[in-house]
Amino acid sequence: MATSFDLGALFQVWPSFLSPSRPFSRPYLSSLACRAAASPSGEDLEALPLERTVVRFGLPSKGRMADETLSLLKNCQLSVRQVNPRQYVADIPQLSNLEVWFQRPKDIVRKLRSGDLDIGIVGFDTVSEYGQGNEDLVVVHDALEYGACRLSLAIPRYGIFENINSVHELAQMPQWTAERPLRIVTGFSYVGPKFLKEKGLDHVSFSTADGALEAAPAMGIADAIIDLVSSGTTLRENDLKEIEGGIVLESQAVFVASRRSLNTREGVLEITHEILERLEAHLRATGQVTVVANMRGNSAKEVAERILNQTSLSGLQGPTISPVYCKRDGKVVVDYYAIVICVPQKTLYKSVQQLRSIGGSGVLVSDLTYIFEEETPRWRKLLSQLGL
Ligand SMILES: Nc1ncnc2c1ncn2[C@@H]1O[C@H](COP(=O)(O)OP(=O)(O)OP(=O)(O)O)[C@@H](O)[C@H]1O
Ligand SMILES: O=P(O)(O)OC[C@H]1O[C@H](OP(=O)(O)OP(=O)(O)O)[C@H](O)[C@@H]1O
Repeated sequence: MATSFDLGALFQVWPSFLSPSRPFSRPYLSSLACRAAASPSGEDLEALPLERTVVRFGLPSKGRMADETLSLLKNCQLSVRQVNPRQYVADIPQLSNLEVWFQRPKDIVRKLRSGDLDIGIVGFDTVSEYGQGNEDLVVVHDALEYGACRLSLAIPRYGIFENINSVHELAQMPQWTAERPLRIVTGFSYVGPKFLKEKGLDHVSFSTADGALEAAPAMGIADAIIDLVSSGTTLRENDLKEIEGGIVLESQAVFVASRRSLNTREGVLEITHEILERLEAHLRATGQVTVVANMRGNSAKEVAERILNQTSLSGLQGPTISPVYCKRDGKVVVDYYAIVICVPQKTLYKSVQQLRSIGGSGVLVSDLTYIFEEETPRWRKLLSQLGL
């Protein structure tokens, strides 16, 4: 069952015009792509399907990532409108000239590579595995804050592995020879072998399986596994352990794009910018609340000084302070100032206590939807990656 991998030939990405016919008659489908130059491996594609004018966004069709991806977009006011759950094409009314295509995560990466999608959301593990270091894939947002897991090497807790606690110790075991290599089962047949090669393990063989990998050592099929871990429960329940130096990669959901699409397809850069800005603004606002309070004071500056002396009240940049006008004895006077600050939800109560201790009253707290910055560092980075 064990095979050694020919990494380059593991995956084939077929151009769309060779795939079985699709229902192009639907009115919202873009015009049929016409490819100028394509190789079956998808590696040497230089031209994009030129006639397609609509931008295509790939989202996970099912599995762990699907629901959270939709709810993230919804929270960014980019709700996906899908006529029914079995339909694989949808749209986002907020973004014109965009089609959403629901695909399995690995197919999103393959289709970004082949030019059949322009942008997508998947796990970083999937980008690494199916992107295979392809320079056309650009990670636009690397931390969408869900789908967190790590790809790890795990070995049995028992038998010859009982006292093995690091990759270094594993590599030093005399058992592994050319005739009897360390047998690893993994669904990650690109990044898995690459990782162990970089770690200097010589006598290793790999086999693939799609699920329930944790059973393989106990069944005698493999010595170790490379698989995704999040809570660690599945490893523990199957008497396996992670070891020092054995994390292949850390993963979470990412927003990814095709460099060629960004560079050449009209509208992709603009839509990517808008999605990135909304994602960043929403994620920045997550866990922050706005606090509004009134505070007695002689001047805005004096109130500001009182606030800035409190560690939990400094806000994102500093407090916004405005005079509260009222009329006394026929004159307009200012006794109070209204202050507005953003504070982390986690420290909200501490912030409220500090506010009260310096004279704050009538404290109002509300959720934040977005925090937009002047220009996002990720956008600047993307432009520089594209040479723009
Ligand atoms: N504990 C976990 N195990 C597996 N994947 C996880 C875990 N935690 C987060 N993830 C993320 O979810 C993704 C798996 O999603 P999904 O179940 O849709 O994929 P899949 O099983 O690879 O899909 P397919 O059924 O098409 O092979 C992973 O690629 C990873 O990014
Ligand atoms: O660390 P944990 O929280 O226990 O999660 C890890 C498990 O989750 C995934 O399997 P999944 O449930 O997706 O089933 P599969 O193995 O059939 O893909 C992964 O392949 C591990 O088996």
